[in-house]
Amino acid sequence: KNVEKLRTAEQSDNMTACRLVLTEMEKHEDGWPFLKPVNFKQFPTYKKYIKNPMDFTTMKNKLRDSLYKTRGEFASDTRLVFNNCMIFNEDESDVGKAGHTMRKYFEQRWKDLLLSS
Ligand SMILES: Cn1cc(C(=O)NCCN2CCCC2)ccc1=O
Repeated sequence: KNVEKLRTAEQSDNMTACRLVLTEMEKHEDGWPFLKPVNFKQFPTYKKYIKNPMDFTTMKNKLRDSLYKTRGEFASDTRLVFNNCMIFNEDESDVGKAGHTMRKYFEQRWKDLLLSS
């Protein structure tokens, strides 16, 4: 019983850290391309190239609905955001550059928060 409780406390700490890093990314000056799902009307070829779209709002809703069972699942969705970005955007485009900056920022904060997936 007690072990069960401990895991819950650790689990809650992990999710708090995930919420913290997500909030920081949403506030980051270069987070703008990732705040909402890519608009398929604005980018009609997006869903042809990107099989698993992901964005910060979707991640926030998944955190709210307890859909991340481990911190690794949260990290995987974050990396999906930036991997999708690298597939669809040139490195030197504004969105491409923002993706590289945000990926670097995330990986450093993930380490800072002593989180490793
Ligand atoms: C992740 N990603 C994002 C975009 C993009 O342009 N997002 C911003 C869209 N506008 C920002 C304010 C209103 C709408 C394009 C390609 C891509 O892969």
